[in-house]
Amino acid sequence: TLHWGYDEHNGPSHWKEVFPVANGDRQSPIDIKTTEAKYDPSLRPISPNYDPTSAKVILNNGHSTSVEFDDAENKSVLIGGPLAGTYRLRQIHFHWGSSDDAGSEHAVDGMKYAAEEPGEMECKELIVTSHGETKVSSTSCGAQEVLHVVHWNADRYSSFVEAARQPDGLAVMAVFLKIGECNPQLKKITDRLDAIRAKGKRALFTNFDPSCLLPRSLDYWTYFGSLTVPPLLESVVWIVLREPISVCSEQLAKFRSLLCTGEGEAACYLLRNYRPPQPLKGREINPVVW
Ligand SMILES: CC[C@H](CNC(=O)c1ccc(S(N)(=O)=O)cc1)c1ccc2[nH]ccc2c1
Ligand SMILES: [Zn+2]
Repeated sequence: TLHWGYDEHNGPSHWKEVFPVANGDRQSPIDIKTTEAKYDPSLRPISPNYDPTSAKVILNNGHSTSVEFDDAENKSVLIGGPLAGTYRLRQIHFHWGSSDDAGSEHAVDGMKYAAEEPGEMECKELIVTSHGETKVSSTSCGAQEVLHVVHWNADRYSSFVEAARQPDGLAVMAVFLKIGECNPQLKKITDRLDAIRAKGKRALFTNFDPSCLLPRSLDYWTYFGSLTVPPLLESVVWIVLREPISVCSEQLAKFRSLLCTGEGEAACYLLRNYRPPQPLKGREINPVVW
């Protein structure tokens, strides 16, 4: 049977052969067309509240690297925004592309990339704030990578795997990473990758608060979608932050040095692990700006 991955023979275009929901009505990621997003005054700020002692381990699962958190109680949670209730932090992970100019999963207005050199992009936009003023702000166009912060609805369900099967079970916050200055907070993660190069490897990773990877502004777009990797379950409330954080080329290169094969197997590098944007199928996207 197909073991899914990101190569020509087992990549995103093949996933529907094993996971028919790949052609479902609320698949992710999507291309966020900012002019079509509909402002919803009932949406509030999101409020991440993480305890650094929840961090447990960093691992390479063969299709990404993730930091796993202790989700046995409400120690690190996300509330507010579009969420009804308390969503518990489960893990964070990354997606990247094989070159510096591709790799983010969600796109914003087609995310026109720079030419080869992802230099400074003119990515300014006029936004109308909730109190009616207009201001210029930098956007995430030209993002090359993304961080996903994964939470599950602990008010209504008793485990992550159960929540992952429910339409309001998961909440994932997406943060764009844009090529620029090296990111000292991200260094804590990229410096550990050489200890988990092979698939299946894991290493202790404690005393880490993922808020240190969030941008200054928590302005976001939100919509109903799915996991972006198999089993592609349609159980995610997506919260896509507008402001990117920075990552430098050398840090991005460390992600690409991870292996999608286990120790002792012929090495294959995890050069890319992003799914392209999927059809919106009539879904509404709500921007939330302060
Ligand atoms: C239910 C699926 C889950 C494995 N997958 C994930 O946790 C996951 C989480 C977030 C995203 S993304 N890119 O959309 O943010 C993609 C996948 C999963 C699957 C089977 C399992 N058996 C025991 C635990 C367990 C967990
Ligand atoms: Zn992801």
